[in-house]
Amino acid sequence: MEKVIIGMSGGVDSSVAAAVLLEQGYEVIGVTLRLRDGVESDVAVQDAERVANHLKIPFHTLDFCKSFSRYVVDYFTQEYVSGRTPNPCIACNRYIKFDAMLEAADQLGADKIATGHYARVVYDKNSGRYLLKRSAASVKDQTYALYALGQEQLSRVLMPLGEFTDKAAVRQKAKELCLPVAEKPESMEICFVPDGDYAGFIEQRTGNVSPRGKFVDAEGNVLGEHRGIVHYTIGQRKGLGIAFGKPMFVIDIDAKTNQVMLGEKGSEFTDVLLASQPNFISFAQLKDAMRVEAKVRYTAVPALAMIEKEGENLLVRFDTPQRAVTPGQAVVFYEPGGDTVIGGAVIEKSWTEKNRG
Ligand SMILES: Nc1ncnc2c1ncn2[C@@H]1O[C@H](COP(=O)(O)OP(=O)(O)OP(=O)(O)O)[C@@H](O)[C@H]1O
Repeated sequence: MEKVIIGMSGGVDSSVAAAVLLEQGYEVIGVTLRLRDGVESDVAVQDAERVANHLKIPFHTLDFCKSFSRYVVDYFTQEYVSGRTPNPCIACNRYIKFDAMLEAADQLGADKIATGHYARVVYDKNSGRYLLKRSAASVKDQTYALYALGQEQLSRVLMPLGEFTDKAAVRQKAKELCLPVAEKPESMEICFVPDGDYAGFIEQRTGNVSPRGKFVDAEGNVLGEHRGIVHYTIGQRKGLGIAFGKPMFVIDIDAKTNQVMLGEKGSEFTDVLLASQPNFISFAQLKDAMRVEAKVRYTAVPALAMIEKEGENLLVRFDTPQRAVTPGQAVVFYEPGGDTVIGGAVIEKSWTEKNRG
């Protein structure tokens, strides 16, 4: 019997994933990574253990608080302080979750690890590569947050929920199996900022209040005073704290000058971006320019674009302008009209290319 370590968060998805693996005949071991101190974390561990007991599988907890604090929470904080908008789930997947789970698998003598992510991993004989594909449940698809995984990680991971066509079916399965977390609500926010108050969290973490500064327009004219750059993100319209008499959007955040640039409707769209730290999944290196569908945020509709190398970085040229392209977020590439993730990178800056046509 093949041994699998399932990462259990105490939520519905990973609990059902564990049950599906048992049904598929695997020997399943539950592992919860303790990522933070505090009551919420304790409850998550307890919930995961209750599910493991219900499924009669062995259960272990591993302490990764230090790594999580350093590679996810510090990164998140530093990015905001630098005027960028980070994606901590991608950092967690890249630096913590999968590597920690693989380490646990090695210690417990298991070949494979599994998660409750909505995505599919498929081995492609022709290319000899492990491909990441969109989940059958398109609204729940989590491939955006998984683009940074490497071949070693993908070769050892199972994602049993990838074939479920919607969340309702997963919940239904949880009820049928009488899983103790079947009615648990979805977790929507970033797990370590439960009330969604990013600015408050960052100020508490750094011990510094983000200093007030100037709202400016593209010409540098002062439009008013902002509350500190950590309160803003690119594309933001609401909560600017000043009435301008017309919709105004955040179009740039400059940590060096402590200025937040605002622009009128339309100026939040750009059509070219530069991205760093590319990771490709369906091939090792990008050689020639390539046609892709690209997503600039988790909830964006994929849009047609060309990608090409620019030194160590990538240039992404969209056919149509994209709203609120945000430094620090990921741009993820998909095969046009298909399900396969080509790869992704971190957005550094974006602009509108003049005279295109
Ligand atoms: N603390 C943890 N320890 C081990 N594995 C985890 C932990 N947190 C998340 N995972 C794994 O990563 C997957 C995706 O995590 P995510 O935070 O997106 O959970 P989710 O979609 O809310 O799923 P769930 O309903 O299982 O909480 C989970 O399904 C689980 O397999």
